Amino acid sequence: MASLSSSVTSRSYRSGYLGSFSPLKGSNRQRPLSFLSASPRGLSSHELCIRFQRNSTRSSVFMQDGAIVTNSNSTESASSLKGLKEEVLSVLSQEAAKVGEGSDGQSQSTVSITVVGASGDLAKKKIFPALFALYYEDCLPEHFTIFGYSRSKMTDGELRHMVSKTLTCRIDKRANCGEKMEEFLKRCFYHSGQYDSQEHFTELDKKLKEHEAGRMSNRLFYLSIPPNIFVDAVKCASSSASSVNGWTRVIVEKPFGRDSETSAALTNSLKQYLEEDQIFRIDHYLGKELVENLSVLRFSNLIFEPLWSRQYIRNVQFIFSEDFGTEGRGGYFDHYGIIRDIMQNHLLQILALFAMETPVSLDAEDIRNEKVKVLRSMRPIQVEDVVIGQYKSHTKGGVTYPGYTDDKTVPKGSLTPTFAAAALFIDNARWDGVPFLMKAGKALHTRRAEIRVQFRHVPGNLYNRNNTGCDLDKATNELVIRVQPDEAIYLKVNNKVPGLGMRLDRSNLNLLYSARYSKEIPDAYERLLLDAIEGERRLFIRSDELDAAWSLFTPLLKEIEEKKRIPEYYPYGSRGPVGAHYLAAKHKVQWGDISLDQ
Ligand SMILES: NC(=O)C1=CN([C@@H]2O[C@H](COP(=O)(O)OP(=O)(O)OC[C@H]3O[C@@H](n4cnc5c(N)ncnc54)[C@H](OP(=O)(O)O)[C@@H]3O)[C@@H](O)[C@H]2O)C=CC1
Ligand SMILES: O=C1O[C@H](COP(=O)(O)O)[C@@H](O)[C@H](O)[C@H]1O
Repeated sequence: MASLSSSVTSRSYRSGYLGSFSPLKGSNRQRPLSFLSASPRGLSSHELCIRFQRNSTRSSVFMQDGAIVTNSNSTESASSLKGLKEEVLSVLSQEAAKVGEGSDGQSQSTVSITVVGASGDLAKKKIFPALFALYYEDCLPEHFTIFGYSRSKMTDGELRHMVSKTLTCRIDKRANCGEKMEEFLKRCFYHSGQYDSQEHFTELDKKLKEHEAGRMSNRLFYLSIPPNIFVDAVKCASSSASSVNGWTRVIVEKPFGRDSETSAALTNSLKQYLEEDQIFRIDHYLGKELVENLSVLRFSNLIFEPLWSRQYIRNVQFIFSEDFGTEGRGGYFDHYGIIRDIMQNHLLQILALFAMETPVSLDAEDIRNEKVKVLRSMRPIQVEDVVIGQYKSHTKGGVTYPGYTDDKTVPKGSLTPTFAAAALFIDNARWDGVPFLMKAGKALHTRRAEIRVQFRHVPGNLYNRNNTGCDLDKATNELVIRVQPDEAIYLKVNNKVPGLGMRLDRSNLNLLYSARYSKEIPDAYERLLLDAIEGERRLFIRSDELDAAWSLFTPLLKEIEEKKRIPEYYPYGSRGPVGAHYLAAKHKVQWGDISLDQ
């Protein structure tokens, strides 16, 4: 086995050792393995970690002296492991033949990542730091180059300086951080150009080719620019700077239009230059760790899936709140409002994942098919089932916080909602009659994103008949998936207070991530960038999902905007408009985030 290990080492499949070990499950056996990466990094020379994918499940195996080592709770039988080993070896040798090897023993493919709009807020705040984190974790391919592209005039050195200010290292691996940053920054370059200039993209292409040095080139363009220039940039990138011998992919940031019509127009324009499978529409909430965990929780625990229906679930709540306003982004925000900014994408995507039927497999298309079915089964949203609000100035502790329209970039008298609450329904057999409540707001009292599942009360509950200190019709079980901050999954249960008497209490069975795992949780952008590089589409939005999402919200938005509905004003830093409580009460629901034992 030493020979296999060293031959793979010499091919420098350096990326991809994520340290995870998840043995293949028998149910996934029907489709062939596809190779992702292999790495001896951090392991001794007779050990190797290989990442691969079957359907859309990515797994890793450790091979030690030629044998596959599984963890203690593996369900793989000895004979299936032997089959797996043969399959892994065969995939590795095919991969080696495909990639080829230069005379210097280096692999022949390269990935060039161009951040279009590199001078902007998102690029600085999220994209470059995420790329560095991937580099730091050895997840980027051996040959990669990063280019910043925007109109601002900058030298490579100035871009590196700008990027360096936002880079941080993972808490658990600060050791060689400075060195890694230096190495990373050396791989970053800049090209200044207009977004609609074929000539400037041709210049970029020339520079990319110099860096690619004749290797097979794969190119990823991240459009971190305002939406009105998406199409110009895609047109120029695809006609003047796409790869001639590898893949070309484009990550598109939201907003994907303002309504059904503009979204369809954007999709049609993009498809003049790109195939659907080249377009990666990002919704960064799908890359959040706890959103990823939603399906794992449901489909890998027997105790949840049987309860996941109208029979046991009373209501589901999707709550997003931020404790700051739109300061600095007022110009963008006023054109969209909270319903388009958060509900139509982030919260609706989570809802679709939550409510979908069991997909045939973890394959991207199987999952996205199920999500689309949920979206298409949704009842049109009634305007009476929606509350909108806007924050106003508020003074607290001697500090005055500005109202939404105090921002100079917001038109005076704007009616754009900065808060919305809505009751939605899925008209299918599983969810008939179950209210799915959404609430999203800016400038509220806290920053939080969570999913709350409130279960029905226990029929004929014995403990209701006695004076046990608890109203068990109210104290029902609740499952909370706290997406951020302080990621956690907890289940509220009723239990007996210890002692000789019989009093009941509510407690949390709590999986608090920071207590359970010492490893820092990766940022959503890291996962999504890595997926785009690896061609994994599961966490990106397909065009029919987007159409279905807009079909749901467009009539509502038109009605609110055409009728110039006045938002309910709420003080900066408060819990939002009281109307949200009436809306919940109308559907016999109490928001979980306002109860005393949250
Ligand atoms: N910032 C965030 O937190 C989030 C942003 N997004 C989306 O990501 C994308 C990028 O966001 P963000 O970085 O905040 O955007 P910015 O407004 O910072 O714009 C990015 C860059 O685009 C160029 N640019 C800005 N306005 C124009 C214009 N009118 N015409 C031509 N070029 C322009 C500027 O570069 P230069 O002048 O150098 O060319 C700017 O640095 C947007 O689509 C946004 O909606 C999505 C989620 C969150
Ligand atoms: O897409 C957006 O998301 C951010 C919130 O993202 P988070 O990861 O920090 O929770 C929001 O502030 C912004 O308005 C919106 O466009």
